[in-house]
Amino acid sequence: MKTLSGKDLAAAIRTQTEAEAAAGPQPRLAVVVATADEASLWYVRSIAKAAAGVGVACDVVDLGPRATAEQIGQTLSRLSSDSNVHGVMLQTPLPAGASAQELAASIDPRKDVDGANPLSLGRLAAGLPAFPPATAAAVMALLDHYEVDLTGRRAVVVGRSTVVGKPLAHLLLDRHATVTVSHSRTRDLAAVTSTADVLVAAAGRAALIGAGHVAPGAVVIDVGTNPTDDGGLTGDVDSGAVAGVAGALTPVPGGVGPVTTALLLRHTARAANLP
Ligand SMILES: NC(=O)C1=CN([C@@H]2O[C@H](COP(=O)(O)OP(=O)(O)OC[C@H]3O[C@@H](n4cnc5c(N)ncnc54)[C@H](OP(=O)(O)O)[C@@H]3O)[C@@H](O)[C@H]2O)C=CC1
Ligand SMILES: Nc1nc(=O)c2c([nH]1)NC[C@@H]1CN(c3ccc(C(=O)N[C@@H](CCC(=O)O)C(=O)O)cc3)C=[N+]21
Repeated sequence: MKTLSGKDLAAAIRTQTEAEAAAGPQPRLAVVVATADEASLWYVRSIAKAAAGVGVACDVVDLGPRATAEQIGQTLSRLSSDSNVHGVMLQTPLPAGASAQELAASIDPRKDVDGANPLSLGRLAAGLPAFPPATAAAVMALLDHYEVDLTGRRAVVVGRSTVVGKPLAHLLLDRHATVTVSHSRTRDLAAVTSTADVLVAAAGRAALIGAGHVAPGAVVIDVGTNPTDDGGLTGDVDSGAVAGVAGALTPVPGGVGPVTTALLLRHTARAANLP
């Protein structure tokens, strides 16, 4: 089985982004945070660090876990009308009572570098230019980097969230895959996932995908990032079991994650260079 690392691809994207960022006014990304969730805060720190490395300015606007939907909405509107800010991202999870879907409508679509505004998802579905969520874009970038053929192939996505499953289904359809989206109510998940030439696991459940879920030779992309008891990170795929069946698998860590962060910054540099 081939291991599809995302590290070299992420480094190549960062190098390109550094050049794009240097070509015009310095791109500036604002990340709005209203959570105490450790995994989420880790991601924010890694964005800030990667941004510094490629010449993208990054402002973390931390409203704290007690922020109200109104405060978050006002912050997103203010950043959207600030001409010094080119990219705006709202980190999830959010405090109870605040809906990421509703609040993201306050992000200017031209600055919506994590494809969260419903308009961005709609444009993506309609085949119009828009920033896809960085994670969905990272899955496609990995498939392209490793020259995985999609035309006419069966792709199965496990998970239907707005951040991963739904936008990814559209991106795969655009590339002429035959796409099935499965979720927690899917009956006999293993029977569905076993039809996949390309299987994408984005459920957020450790070891959900075992050997019985994978067709021999399938390409498996593991989006899951589940914290382990020892402070590490594990995917949605039981990699030990699947290694004997799959043709290729992305590791966690070191797979989709680093590419996601790199693409978020690329989107920011492109947003800064929009006419
Ligand atoms: N590496 C990266 O860059 C990123 C990683 N992630 C990770 O990806 C995972 C998914 O994230 P996200 O989409 O935001 O999560 P959500 O919790 O929003 O969505 C999870 C989806 O998986 C489905 N699901 C849950 N349990 C099962 C099951 N037992 N069988 C089949 N489907 C199931 C849910 O179904 P239903 O709709 O029926 O509830 C839902 O559609 C998480 O581990 C997250 O941390 C997320 C973003 C970026
Ligand atoms: N609006 C929104 N968009 C997101 O994309 C989003 C979000 N909210 N909330 C939280 C999740 C989580 N997420 C990760 C991204 C990269 C890594 C990553 O790079 N992880 C490293 C390893 C980290 C380690 O070892 O601890 C890796 O996979 O190699 C992890 C997790 C994005 N998310």
